[in-house]
Amino acid sequence: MNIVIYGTGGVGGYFGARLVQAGNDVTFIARGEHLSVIKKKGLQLKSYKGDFLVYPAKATSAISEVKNIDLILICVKTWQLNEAVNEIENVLAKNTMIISLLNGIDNVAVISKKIDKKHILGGLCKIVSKIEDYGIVNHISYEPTIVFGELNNIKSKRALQLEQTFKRAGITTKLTMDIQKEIWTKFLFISTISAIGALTRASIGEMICLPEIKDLMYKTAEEIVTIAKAKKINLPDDIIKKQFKLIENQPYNTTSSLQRDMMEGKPSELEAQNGKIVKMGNELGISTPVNNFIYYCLLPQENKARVLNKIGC
Ligand SMILES: NC(=O)C1=CN([C@@H]2O[C@H](COP(=O)(O)OP(=O)(O)OC[C@H]3O[C@@H](n4cnc5c(N)ncnc54)[C@H](OP(=O)(O)O)[C@@H]3O)[C@@H](O)[C@H]2O)C=CC1
Ligand SMILES: CC(C)(CO)C(=O)C(=O)O
Repeated sequence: MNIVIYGTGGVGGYFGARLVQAGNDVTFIARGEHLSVIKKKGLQLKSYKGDFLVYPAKATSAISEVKNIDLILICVKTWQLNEAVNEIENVLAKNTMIISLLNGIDNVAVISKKIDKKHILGGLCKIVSKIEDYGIVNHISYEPTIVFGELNNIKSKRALQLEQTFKRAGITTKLTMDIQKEIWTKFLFISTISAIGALTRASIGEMICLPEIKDLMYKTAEEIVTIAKAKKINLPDDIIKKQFKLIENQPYNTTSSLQRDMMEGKPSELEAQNGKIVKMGNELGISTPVNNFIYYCLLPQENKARVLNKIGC
């Protein structure tokens, strides 16, 4: 399969390298020094599931150089999605599929502003990974998983073929018949742990051990579920209980990518996670006091990181 990984970071680097390992023709979109090193020395994947060096790696900053693409996996940060879509819209072949693996609930809407929905499938991923150094991606923990599905929830021929492509690459894969539910479930999980993690500067294990913080996380989750219900998202009644079981089962030192970015003084996805909850609460007239508190406490730090890195929202 001819695959483009748009954004060769923690997520794109991992899944892209595994797809190369399985024999797919993969082009990595990257930039700056990271791209130079990948071109010179290849893309080095470190993982407890087995290291792999993609060498030589097909890598470029210009997706326009790639023709006849079967699949584009978008793996940039939420605030980088618009720019990526502007480039992607010019290279689509008749049957090109696009899947976003980003966290957040708005990604399909952002992509479909520019691109016909027939190209788009919904998606998300689960993994803990990051760029360790230029040209090096480190998968730290979590069983790397891709969840995806057609927007109209049918089991299409192309989705079934894609499921096989991911599985052959050793990627735990779920082809779902309710992608909206899956995206919101991941949103609930990530927004319950990430910004509180950034605020407390503590790992999941440290947070969950403190009843007061666990209670704060619970209230965060309840506010999200209230909003999801108002938006008619089909979440099961015991969703919070299930999510807390998942949170409690994470390795003690687990942190989220948003939290790691904030702790390193980098721009983060605060706006697309707890900021989004606050915004939706305001629009729907639903009070979200815990998410408001967390979001506004972190906003000055987020704004500072964006000014320092010259990045808008
Ligand atoms: N890392 C993780 O453990 C997990 C992350 N996620 C989600 O996945 C998404 C990606 O996260 P992650 O992989 O950590 O992010 P990273 O920042 O590690 O990777 C994104 C990469 O894309 C590059 N990029 C962005 N725009 C462009 C562009 N126009 N051209 C070329 N390169 C570009 C970035 O370069 P530059 O740095 O120069 O901007 C960066 O190298 C996020 O939504 C995140 O929430 C989900 C599950 C787990
Ligand atoms: C919490 C985690 C690691 C789960 O995949 C994640 O989605 C992130 O760090 O952004």
